[in-house]
Amino acid sequence: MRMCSSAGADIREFAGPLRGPPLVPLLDAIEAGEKPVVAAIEGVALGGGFELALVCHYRIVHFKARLGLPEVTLGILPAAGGTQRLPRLIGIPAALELITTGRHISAQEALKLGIVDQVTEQNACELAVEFALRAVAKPLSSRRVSMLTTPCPPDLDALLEAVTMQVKRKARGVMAPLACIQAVRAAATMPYSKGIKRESELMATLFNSGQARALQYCFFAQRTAGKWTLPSGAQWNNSKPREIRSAAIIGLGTMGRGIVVSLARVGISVIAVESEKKLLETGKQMVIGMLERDAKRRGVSASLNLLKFTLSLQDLKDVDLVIEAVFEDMALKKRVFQELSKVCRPATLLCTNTSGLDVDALAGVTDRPHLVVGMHFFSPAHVMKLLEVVCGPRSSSETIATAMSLGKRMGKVSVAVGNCPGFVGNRMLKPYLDQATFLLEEGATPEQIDKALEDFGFAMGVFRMSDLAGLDVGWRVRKESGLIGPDVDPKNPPRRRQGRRYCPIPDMVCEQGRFGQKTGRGWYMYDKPGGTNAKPDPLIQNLLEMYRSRYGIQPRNISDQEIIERCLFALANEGFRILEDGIAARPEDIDVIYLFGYGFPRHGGGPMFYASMVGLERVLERLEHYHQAHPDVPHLEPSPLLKKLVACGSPPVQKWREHIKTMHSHL
Ligand SMILES: CC/C=C\CC(=O)SCCNC(=O)CCNC(=O)[C@H](O)C(C)(C)COP(=O)(O)OP(=O)(O)OC[C@H]1O[C@@H](n2cnc3c(N)ncnc32)[C@H](O)[C@@H]1OP(=O)(O)O
Repeated sequence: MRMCSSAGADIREFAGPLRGPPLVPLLDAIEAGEKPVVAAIEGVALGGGFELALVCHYRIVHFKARLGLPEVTLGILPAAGGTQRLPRLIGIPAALELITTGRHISAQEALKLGIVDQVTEQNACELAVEFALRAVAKPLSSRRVSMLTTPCPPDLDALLEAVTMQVKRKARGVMAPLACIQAVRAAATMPYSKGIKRESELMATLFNSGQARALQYCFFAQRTAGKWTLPSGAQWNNSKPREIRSAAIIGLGTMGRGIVVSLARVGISVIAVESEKKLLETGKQMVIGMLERDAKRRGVSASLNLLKFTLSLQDLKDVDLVIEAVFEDMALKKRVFQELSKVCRPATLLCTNTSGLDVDALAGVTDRPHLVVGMHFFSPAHVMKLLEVVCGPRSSSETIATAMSLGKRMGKVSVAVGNCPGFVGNRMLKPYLDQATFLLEEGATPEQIDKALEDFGFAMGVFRMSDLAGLDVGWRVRKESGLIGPDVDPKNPPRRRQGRRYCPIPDMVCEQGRFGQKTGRGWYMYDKPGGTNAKPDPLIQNLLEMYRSRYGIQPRNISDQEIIERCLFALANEGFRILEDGIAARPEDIDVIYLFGYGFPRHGGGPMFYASMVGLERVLERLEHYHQAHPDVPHLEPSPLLKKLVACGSPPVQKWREHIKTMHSHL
């Protein structure tokens, strides 16, 4: 049997009833046949493709092939016998690991695990034919995997319990890995005929679940995000990116260091610039350490020869692209861009890593506004997968194509977004953070809010995330935007700014020098500065009590449901406004940003998909309810697009674009 490449079932078909003959009897019949069947695998054998290979009597694999059972990542399980045959072939621990993670493995690893019989650098099909001819005379009974006894460790229950705990810790609230464990248990404790029935029952609990819908949506959303398009007609498949061989990074703070590592490890020469000798030396040592650790982990040699460190911008005159990663200060950034205009050759692309400042204002101080684009990395930049590519009104299609393609080369999930304060991710964060602090005023605690969000599936609750990111950054932004400090009108009521509700608690926390993990104190307390073990702090509890009594606020019991609704519906509501404003082209782009940059749980699909799953009508009704209760919070006022979609019968996410297309695009 020649399997050039099989990515398994067509995932799009899972949205409707499955068609075609049932797979399991077909696969059982192949395995039971009297003629030897040899699978020749090239490319990939994933999901159903791998399950087909497992019923063959022998498996020959090209050395570049990859195999795996990724169903769990789609919210389902391998239900064509995969959970019953793989444990029989390679034992419970290895099968559990592969099935519960959905990890793809190389041909070499498959050989080591005993999944395949031979790995070849030649034509796998020709070798398989030779193999079949030699196998004709041999008995097949030991080659029928479903007939094998599952090699079972003596402490099976303890092992399954440990894996269950691990899965629950890693993927809180996710159903599919737990169902996979139960199916593998059946392979260990039941004959194949019963195990396959158990596999099918477990699949039935997952197949139509909201989690499966969300995870399958994420698979396609991630691929859709790369397909950017501009109102001019320029798009991902008709705009040629430039080849980038050399780059420069300005600023060796946390972001700059991560960007240097991301570039060097994909073979791009990097010149790193700092303004002072001491900062340069510290940055250099840290980058070298990060690259060496990264290379060790990947089993390759560190590409230190690609690096150059300098104090002089003059050294950048020949690079293909520059990424500025200096302090988040517009005046400073403008000076850097003016200087770059002078020293870099006219064709050099100038990028900024700003997390929310006006990219077009920076373009305006250069001699080449069409070659300026935002490349907003997320911290730590060598780890986080998200890259927002911020298209200014004057960025050329070639510039955007180059930034998107460079992101892909660095292994990032790149999303093209328009230029507005905070772009997509940080603009949406504001109403989300605001709701969390308003809930504090009204009676909740940081740990209660975080627990509700973490139970929902967020990697980290909003307060733990803020402590990790550093509270001083937002404090500085609030000072600069006149929300605190001498510019505030003294006639302003204390909990109002710029005509709307304002919560000063985050400022009070910062005034105490509590900047989060780095200072050992923030919304939580930590063992030491830089510690990561967050513990509730009675001082924060006192601060909240004093604050409420000062302003005469009677604390009330706040339910987890209210926390989730107010935080997440406010988040999605801003997403609708971003779509109206043409800052993101599609809801999928927003969801991908939240999945890869902000720890939104994949099994929730992202804020926009989640809103559609809850039901747009319900989201609208809850936002109206909360806005009525808090009329001084404009973010809770339902957006016109949300209302329009509800009026149109709440179409699925994939169809929202049809209702936005007449609106103006900033991409
Ligand atoms: C009874 C049920 C029986 C079996 C269950 C299953 O088999 S479930 C399916 C299990 N298979 C997978 O999860 C594989 C998913 N695909 C991948 O991991 C990657 O696409 C792959 C195959 C490794 C290739 O990666 P590459 O980076 O080369 O390409 P890309 O991901 O961009 O994909 C190219 C286009 O193909 C579409 N696609 C890939 N796999 C599937 C699939 N199984 N079903 C439907 N579509 C698939 C992908 O969306 C891309 O399409 P595009 O229109 O270009 O966006």
